[in-house]
Amino acid sequence: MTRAIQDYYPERFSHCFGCGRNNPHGHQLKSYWKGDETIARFTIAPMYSGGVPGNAYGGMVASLIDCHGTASAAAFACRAQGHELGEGAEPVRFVTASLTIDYLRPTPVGKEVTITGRLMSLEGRKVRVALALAAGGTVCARGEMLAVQFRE
Ligand SMILES: CCCCC/C=C\C/C=C\C/C=C\C/C=C\CCCC(=O)SCCNC(=O)CCNC(=O)[C@H](O)C(C)(C)COP(=O)(O)OP(=O)(O)OC[C@H]1O[C@@H](n2cnc3c(N)ncnc32)[C@H](O)[C@@H]1OP(=O)(O)O
Repeated sequence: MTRAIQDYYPERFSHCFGCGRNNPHGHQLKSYWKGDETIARFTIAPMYSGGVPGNAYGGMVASLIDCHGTASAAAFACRAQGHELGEGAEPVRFVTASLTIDYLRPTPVGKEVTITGRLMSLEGRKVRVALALAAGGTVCARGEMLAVQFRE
């Protein structure tokens, strides 16, 4: 899959600070399928320091996990409905209802990190996603999200 999950969001919902392709001031995170899971890659700029030189601000870590989580929820829900993003109807859209983060190790700035998402459960409008952010093979943070399908 060459198009990112966020590239399927409708124009009017593409201004998210973390992942909106139409927000020139944002991070423009891109998430992709990787088998049954999802993955995003990102390099945190040094300006997002958490105060300790070389380490990222926790809100930045949460922001990446948040956006990757909602994108993953949309992709998991779409596949569960029997089609892929871009096929058929406009993709379902999710917002974060709950997000917990465990900060396990400092997250480096200036070095590529990967964020992965795994489907935990899907029940009606609710999708639970397990998330992990890793640098150089070391998991720095884990997250758990409840994403709820947005009511039109
Ligand atoms: C706030 C949205 C603004 C408009 C956005 C419009 C569209 C957005 C669409 C796409 C977005 C596209 C791109 C953006 C991508 C990524 C963004 C990154 C992620 C974010 O940055 S996103 C912003 C932060 N996010 C919010 O700003 C959410 C504020 N919030 C609400 O808008 C409502 O709260 C909502 C919609 C979540 C639910 O409201 P609702 O009325 O639709 O549904 P309801 O309350 O019935 O909940 C249904 C079932 O979820 C359970 N449930 C709900 N909340 C729970 C919780 N916290 N813990 C445990 N269970 C919970 C209930 O218990 C029930 O469960 P059950 O069905 O089993 O009874």
